[in-house]
Amino acid sequence: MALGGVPPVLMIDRVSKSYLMGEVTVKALHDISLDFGAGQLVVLLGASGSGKSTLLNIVGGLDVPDSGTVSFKGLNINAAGEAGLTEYRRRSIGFVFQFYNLISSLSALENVQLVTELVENPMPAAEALELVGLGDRMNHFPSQLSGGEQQRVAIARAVAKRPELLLCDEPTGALDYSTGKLVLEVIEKVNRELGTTTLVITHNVSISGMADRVITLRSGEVVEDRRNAKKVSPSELSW
Ligand SMILES: Nc1ncnc2c1ncn2[C@@H]1O[C@H](COP(=O)(O)OP(=O)(O)OP(=O)(O)O)[C@@H](O)[C@H]1O
Repeated sequence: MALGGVPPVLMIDRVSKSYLMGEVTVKALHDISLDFGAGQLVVLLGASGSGKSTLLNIVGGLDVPDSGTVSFKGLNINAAGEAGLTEYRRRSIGFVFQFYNLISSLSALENVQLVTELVENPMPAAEALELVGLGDRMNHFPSQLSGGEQQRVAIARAVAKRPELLLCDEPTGALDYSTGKLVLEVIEKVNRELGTTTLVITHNVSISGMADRVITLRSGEVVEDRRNAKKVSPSELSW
């Protein structure tokens, strides 16, 4: 579905997830099945509480489904055990969150190096920072960088591992309009230049214009899954 002839790299098969809140059970995801093609840039849309973060966290191995499976390149990540899951998160996944989670006492370069020390064959930290347009800010500390620049450091940190999947949860949620667009341009560039399969969560419908494919969730279910006939550069998006 909606792969456009690209072989699937990530397969979500009948995934459900509920949370027990006191006596109330909240169904966060209900019977979700989706395949993702290698290199796709996918925007995951939905109102608050529709299940977007739950789905991204399960795909990224931060949470586990109650039922169903997530397979990455043929590996069932839920059957991989704790060590296997850690390895999957470490090697294959780059996360970008709404808040940047940088270490304030380390420079931009050192924040990225922390991660490159954990994996084999990383991209040099300086190269990752060049990629996100921060070649001239490497030695700045987070407090000396704008919100958008800090988010670009977070993206550099995520991509320096050369992850096969880049998972972005509301990456522009804390940023103003023009800074948010700059960050989206960086995400689009990473997808285009490195071919990293990318999932971007947003509740902003306008952002979906930059995607190959747009999936809409409502109350834990997929209500729309469509390909964009024409992708728009983030610089041309407006909201
Ligand atoms: N750890 C948790 N414990 C209890 N309930 C949770 C937990 N995580 C998510 N939920 C509930 O599951 C539902 C889906 O939440 P989720 O965070 O996936 O939605 P979302 O679409 O990402 O929302 P938002 O855009 O506000 O981040 C919500 O009703 C939420 O309250």
